[in-house]
Amino acid sequence: MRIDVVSIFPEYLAPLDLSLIGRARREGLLDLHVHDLRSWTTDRHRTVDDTPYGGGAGMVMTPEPWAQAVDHLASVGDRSYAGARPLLVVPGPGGRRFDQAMAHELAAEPWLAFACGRYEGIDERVYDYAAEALDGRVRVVSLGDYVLNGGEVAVLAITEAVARLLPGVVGNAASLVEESHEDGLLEYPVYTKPASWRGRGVPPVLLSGDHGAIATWRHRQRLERTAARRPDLLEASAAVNGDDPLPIR
Ligand SMILES: N#Cc1c(-c2ccc3ccn(Cc4ccc(CN5CCCC5)cc4)c3c2)n[nH]c1N
Repeated sequence: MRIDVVSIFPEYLAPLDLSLIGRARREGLLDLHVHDLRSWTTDRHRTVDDTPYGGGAGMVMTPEPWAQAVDHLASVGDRSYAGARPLLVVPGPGGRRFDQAMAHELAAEPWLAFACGRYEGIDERVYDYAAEALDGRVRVVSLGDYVLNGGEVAVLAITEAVARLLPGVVGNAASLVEESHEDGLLEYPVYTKPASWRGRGVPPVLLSGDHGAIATWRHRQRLERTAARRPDLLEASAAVNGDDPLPIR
């Protein structure tokens, strides 16, 4: 997978050099290109914002630098990636909520590009321009119902959630299966050595070596945790599967 990120704070994406994502890049599983939006400015001050039409607080990102960034992405023509044009993902508070299902959708894309807005957002005409330049493949995505100062944090989160789904990035692919949100349930509790720690023990079933009993216990823990912390997930699952939302009465 290729990922391009355009930002006025390219150093914000430095964490993508670390840990699993950094290793995936070094192993050629992920081809990351980070661009400074200001490289597409032409004035002495490398200006990327201006006052909003209609008034209001703050500044809005001007369209021209973004249009030149989109033109670059559309012209790269990296034949290594099917279609040679990316899906453009623009983080924004008004976007479609990012979730594990969308992580899987994005992980199936050969090439993603992220546009990190700042200030009060990007001139709306850029979205239309990008849709024309990229065959309509533009998606506005929100991390959640709270307000950040820009798109970079969202790109870090989305990139991590997507990249870990790529074959070979996470060492043990089996660990991706019983995770929160993969099947509508939260994850089970985990324990490690020592077996007794500051007067606290480990559930005996986990020390029993009875893998069937352990699997049953873990599933029950997932149901109980989901019922306690995220009953909405159980109700949604019941609505889809028609089963009892609380089978652990
Ligand atoms: N993903 C994600 C996000 C973001 C996010 C993502 C990208 C940008 C670029 C700029 N901002 C700041 C901002 C702040 C307020 C507003 C609303 N204003 C009302 C009147 C005119 C705009 C618009 C943007 C961003 C915020 N916030 N929360 C998420 N889950």
